[in-house]
Amino acid sequence: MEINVSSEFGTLEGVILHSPGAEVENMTPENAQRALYSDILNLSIAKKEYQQVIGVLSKVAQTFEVRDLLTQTLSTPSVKEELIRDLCAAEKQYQLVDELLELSPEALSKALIEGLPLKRNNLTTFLSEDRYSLHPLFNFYFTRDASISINNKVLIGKMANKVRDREAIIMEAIFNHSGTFTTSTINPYIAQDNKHISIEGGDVLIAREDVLIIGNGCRTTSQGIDFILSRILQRSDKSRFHIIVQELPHTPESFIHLDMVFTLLDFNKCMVYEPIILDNNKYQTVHITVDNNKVNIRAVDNILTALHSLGMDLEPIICGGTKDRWIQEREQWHSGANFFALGPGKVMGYARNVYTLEEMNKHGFEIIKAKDVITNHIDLNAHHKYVVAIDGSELPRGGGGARCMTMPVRRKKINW
Ligand SMILES: NC(=O)NCCC[C@H](N)C(=O)O
Repeated sequence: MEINVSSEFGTLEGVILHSPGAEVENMTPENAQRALYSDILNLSIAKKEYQQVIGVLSKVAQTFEVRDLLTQTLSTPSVKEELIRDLCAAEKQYQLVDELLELSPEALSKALIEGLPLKRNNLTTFLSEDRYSLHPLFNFYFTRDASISINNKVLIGKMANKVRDREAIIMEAIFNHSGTFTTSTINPYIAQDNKHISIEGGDVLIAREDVLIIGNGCRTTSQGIDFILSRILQRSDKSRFHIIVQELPHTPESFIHLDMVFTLLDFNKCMVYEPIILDNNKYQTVHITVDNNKVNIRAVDNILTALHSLGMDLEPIICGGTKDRWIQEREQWHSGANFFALGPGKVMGYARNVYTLEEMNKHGFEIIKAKDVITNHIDLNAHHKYVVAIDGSELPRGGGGARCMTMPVRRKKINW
């Protein structure tokens, strides 16, 4: 499949997913925070809920599972060896190389995702409180963050927390070596001074072929955005390009990424968490224009005014509804603003955020239950503007919603 994502809501053709496995339960209340969770999860419920995501998406697009892609990638011995060496170097676990080399592609893929139990074969490991020499990838079901499709390229995430670094290394290997995708990858590690660079996919929205909207907060640094800017300046094509930057609060953790407070739903509709995106506050919005290799940077009122100046007029739909600030806060906390588009005006989100869904309904979105789609009671092709509502009691405890759990690799081009 040729990678091509030039908007947030062009009709979806391909998407990378990861069904949560044992990794999400391999933590305790004490170390959940280190895993970047605000709570511990129940796997059997999380799995059922995620089945709804897969069930709906596989009706409309080609779905790829990270586990399968990784196993496929590892089936080439030279790639397997290189990946093992890279991962062991990144995690300073050089002593594991031989043990990992002996595993089959399937077993290695499982160990890299679910974790490799620590062998207590010397005093240090015997006394260690850790259970794993390679920790489980607790957050991999948020496939959005570790790699980012931008037009026909894939930008590899540079994760803000070490606990997610392996995800980015795996995704780079998948794009370069699984044989499934045609693309070229860009890894921010190539930047000379990359110490302060971090970029995560939840912060990067592709509004149009020539417009990115990027969150600048605890996961994506200004240096990360400057790296993207430097790459845009290196293009041989000198056409105009825009980056709209939205500063984000660093706490609480529900504001980790831009897609937790702002998502695009349709040509003329977006979902906003009002206090951050529309209200007067200290979080700046900055419009960067690159024109014929010249950079112009200016502060603007908000994302919507910046998009308006580029010919994109968007009506905001308010997360949590317009009436009660507490309800807005509660629904934003549970990823109420985090929608994933299957096509223009066709989105997916959590059923639990009832006030947000009611607000969308007032704006013409039909509310469709994921179960009805999966059991063929509802044919999505017969509907034009809708939210598919998925169950989410466990999944949001990991810290994200439908957009966070999906990594689109191909969407149909929009005729603007
Ligand atoms: N795009 C997103 O907002 N992803 C959610 C990631 C949640 C995960 N627990 C994290 O803290 O990285």
